[in-house]
Amino acid sequence: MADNTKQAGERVPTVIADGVDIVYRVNGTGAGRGSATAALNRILRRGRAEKAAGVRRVHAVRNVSFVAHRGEAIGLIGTNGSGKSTLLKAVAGLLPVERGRIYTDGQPSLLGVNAALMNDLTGERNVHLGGLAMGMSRAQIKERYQEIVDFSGINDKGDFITLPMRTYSSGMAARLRFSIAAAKDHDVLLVDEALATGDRSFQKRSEERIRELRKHAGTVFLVSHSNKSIRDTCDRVLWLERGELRMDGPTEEVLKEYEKFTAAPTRR
Ligand SMILES: Nc1ncnc2c1ncn2[C@@H]1O[C@H](COP(=O)(O)OP(=O)(O)OP(=O)(O)O)[C@@H](O)[C@H]1O
Repeated sequence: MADNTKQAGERVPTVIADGVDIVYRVNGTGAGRGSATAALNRILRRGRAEKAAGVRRVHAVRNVSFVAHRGEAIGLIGTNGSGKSTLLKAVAGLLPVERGRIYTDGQPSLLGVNAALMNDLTGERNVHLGGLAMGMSRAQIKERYQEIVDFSGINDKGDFITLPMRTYSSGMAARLRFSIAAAKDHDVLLVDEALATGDRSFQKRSEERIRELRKHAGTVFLVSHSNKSIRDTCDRVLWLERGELRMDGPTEEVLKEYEKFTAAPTRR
């Protein structure tokens, strides 16, 4: 009998989100906020009466389901506060889900503008530490070091790589973060607005690198407010609005609807 589950060219799932809800809890919104009694109350009443204890719930993602496959580059779009970064963090395993499940193949890496590099250490040290944190060996880092520095362009205007990160402009720091993260072939790479921070020529290089990463069989998620970046990089788009998945489909189809939505004067 034919085995229908293993056809040639079968698409391999890398991330599965199944009915995902994500809720933030914000402390200190009730009466007596910040006081020791309020804090004690929160501990004692935990779970039973969050509201009475001054805990506000922010329901950031609601019942979102999708399946991402190997080789796909998926854009996440939506107006401010629609839940894009929250969803990305949950896929990276940095936020718990309230309901539903997220399954991933391999360890997803979140590459955000806020990725933790040490401000007091030099760019050079950060390249080494960042590489180690991603699971690269010392030998691998040594081998890739020059490539990372060249890609970042940090040394184009002088020997900045041997200066502490705090002396870098925000664009330079973002470029170094992206370069470190992009040095490794990731199973699932999550990019949050990183492309928007560099200048145009760096954005071009990053887009190229994302395309390369895709070729190496990974899956890339890109959160961006630049429809152009999404068009240039992604073949599929998830559109979130108020935490709900409004559309999931080919880039052009989804962007067409999204552009109509954002152009309308009374969209909320
Ligand atoms: N740490 C937090 N605590 C409480 N609420 C939060 C927290 N982070 C985000 N939120 C809320 O969750 C919702 C979704 O935020 P999120 O940052 O995921 O949106 P976004 O689509 O990435 O927005 P933007 O395009 O502005 O970056 C918003 O209502 C926001 O206020």
